[in-house]
Amino acid sequence: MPTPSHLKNPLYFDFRAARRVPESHAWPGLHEHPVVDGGGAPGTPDAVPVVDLRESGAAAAAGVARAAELWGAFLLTGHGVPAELLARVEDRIARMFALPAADKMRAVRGPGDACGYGSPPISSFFSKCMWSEGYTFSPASLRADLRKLWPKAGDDYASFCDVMEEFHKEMRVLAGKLLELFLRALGLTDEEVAAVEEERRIGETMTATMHLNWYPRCPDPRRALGLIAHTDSGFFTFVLQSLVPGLQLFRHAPDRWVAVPAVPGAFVVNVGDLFQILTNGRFHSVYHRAVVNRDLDRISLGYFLGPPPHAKVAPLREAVPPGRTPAYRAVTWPEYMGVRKKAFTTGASALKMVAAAAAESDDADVHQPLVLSS
Ligand SMILES: C=C1C[C@]23C[C@@]1(O)CC[C@H]2[C@@]12CCC[C@@](C)(C(=O)O1)[C@H]2[C@@H]3C(=O)O
Ligand SMILES: O=C(O)CCC(=O)C(=O)O
Ligand SMILES: [Fe+2]
Repeated sequence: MPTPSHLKNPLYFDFRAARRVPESHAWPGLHEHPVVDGGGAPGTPDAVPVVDLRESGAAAAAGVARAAELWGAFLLTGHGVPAELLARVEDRIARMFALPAADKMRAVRGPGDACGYGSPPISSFFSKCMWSEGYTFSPASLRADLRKLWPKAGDDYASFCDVMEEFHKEMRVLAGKLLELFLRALGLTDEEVAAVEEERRIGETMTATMHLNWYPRCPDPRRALGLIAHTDSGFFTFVLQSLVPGLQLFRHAPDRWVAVPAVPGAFVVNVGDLFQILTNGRFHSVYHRAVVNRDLDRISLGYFLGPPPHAKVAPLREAVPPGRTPAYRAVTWPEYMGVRKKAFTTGASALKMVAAAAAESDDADVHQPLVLSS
């Protein structure tokens, strides 16, 4: 019998059939640091901070400031995105990942493509494979992309697109609100927040990318890794994790992984590298990873916000202390990804690579947080 074409694809690995974790998927050094529970009582040292958007603006801004300075992440509750929409989103994602391998392989991300099926871009820097599959798409223009997964369109295609568009509409509004709250958390008044937006149009021009993750249950979860430790590169990310926990945040002194509790209906918000740059290092990006589970599949969704590709991101004038020079030079998102690629191959820190050069950049470049030139 001829081998089905998708089985010849080197990207294809049949997680369901695996009875053990092969060497190709076994990661060394996974247990170098202890894992602690992040679901303790609020205020205890390892409890992941929670920001409730139903709180007063000032209280929420203070919570965001604390969390973004100390953790680079927090759980977001009271955000107003309906729980029933989140349930439909998760249901549609699960159905998508349950498509036959041949269908998923048809939508594989090509080299250099931003969107498509398969391991996320970061996987190309590692020789080991992750215990997951992913799908990346732009929610603002998903219908054409999604035809690769559902060439004949049909009900599942239509429902997936409808639900993701509805979700994107809600999330884009929430992202705008959260950006304002982050700026308030930096100490800007409402008027200053409005003036920054008037001048720089950060909220208006922010773009969204969605990346869906499927972490199949794994016969030997201590040897495998769902998603390699990384920082998100953009401004900030909303992560929706199913009720199966797996996301861990790295914290120093003492070095440890903090397991994020699965709070129904909550998003995890991660600060990304470009937001660390925008806030002149006041808010820092968070190093995080996803682990897998022996008995249960896990699904997560990342809704990534960042600048449009041609916009230069440099520290906000308001975030640089008087008399000091900005800590980072201006970069576009694609330029930063190039720096990060170099950093991965040399073992350096991408943020450090754009930091030291700040003093050498010309002033106009450094002080314009977003220069939109088309
Ligand atoms: C907008 C994006 C952020 C991301 C690269 C991408 O173009 C789409 C996928 C995102 C993701 C998800 C998994 C981890 C990550 C590091 C990766 O390889 O792909 C992030 C990227 C990122 O934040 O840089
Ligand atoms: O699966 C998760 O919880 C984390 C996902 C993530 O970090 C990402 O997609 O960038
Ligand atoms: Fe991430």
